[in-house]
This record gives sequence, structure tokens and C-alpha cells, in this order.
Amino acid sequence: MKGGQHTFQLMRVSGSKKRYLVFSIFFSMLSALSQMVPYATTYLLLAELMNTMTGSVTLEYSYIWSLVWISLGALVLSGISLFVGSMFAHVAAYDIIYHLRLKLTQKLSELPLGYHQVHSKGTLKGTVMTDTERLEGFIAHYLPDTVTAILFSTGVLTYLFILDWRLALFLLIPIGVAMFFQWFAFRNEKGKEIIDQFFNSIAQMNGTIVEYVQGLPVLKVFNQTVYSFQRFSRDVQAFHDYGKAYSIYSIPSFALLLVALPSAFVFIIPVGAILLANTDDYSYYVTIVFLFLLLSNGLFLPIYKLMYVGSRSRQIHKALAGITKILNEEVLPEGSHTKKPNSFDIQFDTVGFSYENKVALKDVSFYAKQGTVTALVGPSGAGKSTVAHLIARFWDVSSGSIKIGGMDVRDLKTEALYECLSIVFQDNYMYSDTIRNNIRLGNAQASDQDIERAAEAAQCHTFIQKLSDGYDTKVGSDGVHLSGGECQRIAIARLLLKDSPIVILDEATAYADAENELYIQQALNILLQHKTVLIIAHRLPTIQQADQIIVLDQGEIEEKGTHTQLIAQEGLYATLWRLNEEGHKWTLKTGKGKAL
Ligand SMILES: Nc1ncnc2c1ncn2[C@@H]1O[C@H](COP(=O)(O)OP(=O)(O)OP(=O)(O)O)[C@@H](O)[C@H]1O
Repeated sequence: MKGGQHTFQLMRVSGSKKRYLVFSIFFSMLSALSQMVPYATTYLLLAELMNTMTGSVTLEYSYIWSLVWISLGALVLSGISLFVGSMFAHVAAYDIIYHLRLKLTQKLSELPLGYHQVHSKGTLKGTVMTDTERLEGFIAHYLPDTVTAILFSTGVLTYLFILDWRLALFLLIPIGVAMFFQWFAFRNEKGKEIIDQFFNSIAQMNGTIVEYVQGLPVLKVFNQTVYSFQRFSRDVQAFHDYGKAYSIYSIPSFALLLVALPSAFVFIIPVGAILLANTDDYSYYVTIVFLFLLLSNGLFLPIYKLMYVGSRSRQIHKALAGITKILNEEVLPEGSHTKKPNSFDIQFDTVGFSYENKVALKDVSFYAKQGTVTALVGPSGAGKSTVAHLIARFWDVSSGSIKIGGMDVRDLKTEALYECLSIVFQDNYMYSDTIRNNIRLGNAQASDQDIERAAEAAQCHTFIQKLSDGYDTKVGSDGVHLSGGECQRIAIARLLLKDSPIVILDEATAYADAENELYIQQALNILLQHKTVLIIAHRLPTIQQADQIIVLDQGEIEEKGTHTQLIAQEGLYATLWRLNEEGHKWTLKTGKGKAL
């Protein structure tokens, strides 16, 4: 049975203990066995009554009462075991989900940063939260039901075959037909495709919902409604269409199941009548026909539950596939050097790199001396960010090598590499925590004085002090809202605390307003002192003083030199510089063509 395979696969994957699950299975089995007892006692009771009616024995009330008490005791035991089994199943489920979520988040933190750039946060969140929740439901609710249903129905059917195989065969006809159609509906290629499309549409919608919420401010500014957000409405529509298709597809087989399962008596009564008409042992057949009628009804619920679990199995299979895909994702090989290099110059040696099917860098070689500033410029898509990201091992180079202090970045342990460098992005993430703790991320050992000193140097001390709780003010969803420039300066304070010898600036001041840009520049000047700096900037005046400017075009180095040398060369850089200057002269015009 797929459910059992899934559960044990889950336990293997999550590394959780088998104990709770074994207890759960044990008590579910005990419950199933106890459920069968009242049917056996009913059979004995009927047999006793028939024997009394035919005059072969006299009715013994003490025997009848003992059967009644055994039935009641078995029902109570069944209820208690079901409860205990279900409790253990819940504990097992939460234990597995707990370990699975830990493993997933651990794995996500081990995956290269490039992985997170290309995978939607919504889809990852869907796998870590929704898929694991689905598994929780499966283990906690369906597993005890499945164990009980399988044991009960096979036990009862075997017993009925022993009593009379002819009646048992006729009892099996409606059950078999219903089970076959149900199985066929969910196991054939069309069924699998419809179920896959439905669950893929849920995952897709999860991804776009997160994106939609993140992009809401932009949508509002442009006065857009949900329906104009094409991807979102398209995904919601797809979910609706596939959900409808899934329901339409699955309803007939479920309807058949609901009609066929309780209709076994239609077969048992005529076959029973024929058997009664042709037997000498009348009282025996009256007893078992009665028992068959009783049990055909008793089998309905467990078989219905089994079929229901079967119909969910593909969903569980998909959730498990999503989880194992992340867990099996390849991490970059870990280097063996635990200590950071002794020096911090950066050397690119004929570096080539391709994204899945796109060449981004070809034969890129340059040397950035320790303590100097290297600027990367070039048209959009030239490969500037790729160069910066490769130093931080967002991915590994396809060919050539990148060395820090003469040591290949692939040979450094992740901690050693990230001790060497810091990256300042355009957008800086603030955790839902106090400002103090957000800055302390740069160095967990930093004292409050260190934090304030860093904040002062990063030009954010003054505005932090003006906040209601100063450094203890919470930021994020349930705290104050900070402007992009303020977040940027807090991020710089964080990096000042970290004090890494290499700093990469990726369009760090691109969106800052004039006042913030001045503050950020001042903060950066302090951060960058005596560091090896790699800076990507579209606004060329900001990198005019760089020790070396590397001009990239279509993944290749076009020119290299200082600002003066490159202007003199009159190549691509000189053209970009001219365009930049013209851009600065650009002013908004009024409707009448006058400059504002
Ligand atoms: N994750 C990715 N998957 C596939 N292709 C990518 C990916 N990231 C970048 N590229 C492609 O690689 C090339 C180089 O991209 P890169 O971001 O390095 O350029 P850039 O010079 O930094 O551009 P910009 O100035 O616009 O930020 C581009 O053609 C881009 O489309």
C-alpha cells in the first residue's frame, strides 16, 4: 500500500523516530480486532437462538449476557484503542513534520545563494509549510484509518469466506466494482494528469500570491486592481479551472462507490434465499445470511475510508516529491580550509560561467589588489552582478577560477568565505526584531556600545534615537516602517560590526534620494576604509575615483583601466560616460515644452 510506503519514506527522510508510529499502528490494529468481536458474538448469539428455536438446546441467559458483555467490552476497547492510536499518530505526525521542517530549512540555508535567486519564495514556502502540513494530515488522520480499515475488512472478508464462500463472493461483487472504478479513476494517466494539474495550480498560485503581496505597493501606486495583475489572475483562474475539472472527474467514481458499497444486500438476499431453499441445515443458513447482511453494512465505512485515502495518495505523493526534491538538491561542494586567507586580493583567472542555457561570462580575468577599489561597469546584462555573485559563491564558475589571497574560493569552508566578505545590495532585509538585534546580526558578540558606535559611523544613530524606543524599537511587519535609505544605513552599520576585509557593493545607492545618498556615501566611506572593494554602479561619477574600472560587455571584458585612461581610449567606457553626462542634463519638460 502506497500510504505505508509514503509514511516510512517520510520517516527515513525526516530522520524521526519510529516509536510513535509503531505504537499508533499497534493500537489501530487492536481497535480493528476489537471491532470484529461484536460480529463474532452476534453470530454466536444468533446460532444460540436458532438452536433454541429448533429445540436442540434450552436458552441460557447467562451465556447470552456474557456475549452481550463481551461485545460491549470489545466496543469500549476498540474506542479506547482508536483514541490512543490516533493520539500516537498525531504525535508521530508532528514529530515527523517537526524534523522535516528543520531539515528543509537547514537544507535551504545550505543551498547556494543563487538557488534562492531563481526559486520563487512562495513555492519554497508552499513546500516547507503547505506540503508538510498535508503530510501531517495524512499521517495523523489517514494512517490509523487505513490500518484499521485494512485489518478489519480483510479479517471480516476472510471470516465470511470461511463461513460460506458463495455468499462471500456475491458480497464482493459490488465492493469489487466500486473499488475497481475508484482505483481506475485515480490510477490511470488521465486521472494522474488531472490531479497533478490541480495540485500544480495550487503550488503556482502560492508562489504568485507571495509575489503579489510583495508587489502590492507598486500595484497601488499605478492604480492597478487584482484583475490587472495578469499572472495572479491567470493562476487563480487556472486553480479554479483545474479544481473544477478535478471535481467533475472524481465525482462519478465517488458516487458509484457511495451507491455500490451499501448495496451488497441486493445480492445477498436472493443468493441467501436460494441457499435456504436448498439446504437441510436451515438454522445455520438463517444465521449466516443474517450475519452477511449485518457485515455488508459494517464493511461500508472501512472500505469507503480506504478508497478515500487512495484518492489522496497522489496528493501525498506530490507533496513528498516536492519535499524530497529540495532535500536532494545539490549543494556546492564544501571547501576544506576553515581559516580565512592571509591576504584579501581577488583574482579572476579566465572565468567562464553559464546559467542553465545562457552564457553569462567568457574568459574574464582581472586582479583586484587588497585595499583597492575595483568598479564594474557596462551595459545592462553585461554580467556585472554575475561577477560579484561568483565571488560570494552564489554559484561555482563553469571554467577558470576565482581566488582570494591566492586561495580558490571553492577550497574555503562556507564560514571562512563569508568571514572574508560582505555584500551591500539595493534592498536590505530587516528582520521583525529590534533595531539593536538587526545590527547585531553583523557580530553576535557585539556589545550595546559597539552597536551604537557602528550606528553612529553608519549615520543612523540620530534617527534611531528619535524613534519611540530607540534601539529597542521593533522593525518589520509588527513594528515601525523604515525608509529604503534608513534600512540601507542600518545594513551598513551591520557590516561595520562585521568588519570583513572584502566588501561588494551591488548598486548600493541606486534608489536613494539626495539626502539619503549623502548619508549613505558618508557611511560607505567609513565602511570601505582599507578594504578590497568591488563596486557595481550605473551612475559613473560615483566610481570615478576607483583604482581600477573594468568595463564588461556581453560577458567579456572590453576595457580595463582608470577613469582617465578609459576616457582617453575613447571606447565603450567613454561612450557610457558621455551618455551618463547627457542623462544628468536631462530634465522633465512641462506640457508646453519648458524645462521644470
Ligand atoms: N538566474 C539567472 N538565470 C538565467 N540567466 C540569468 C540569471 N541571472 C542573470 N542572467 C542573465 O545573465 C546575463 C548577465 O546578467 P547580470 O545580472 O550579471 O548582468 P548585469 O550586467 O549585472 O545587468 P544589470 O546591470 O541590468 O543588473 C544577462 O543576460 C541575464 O539575463
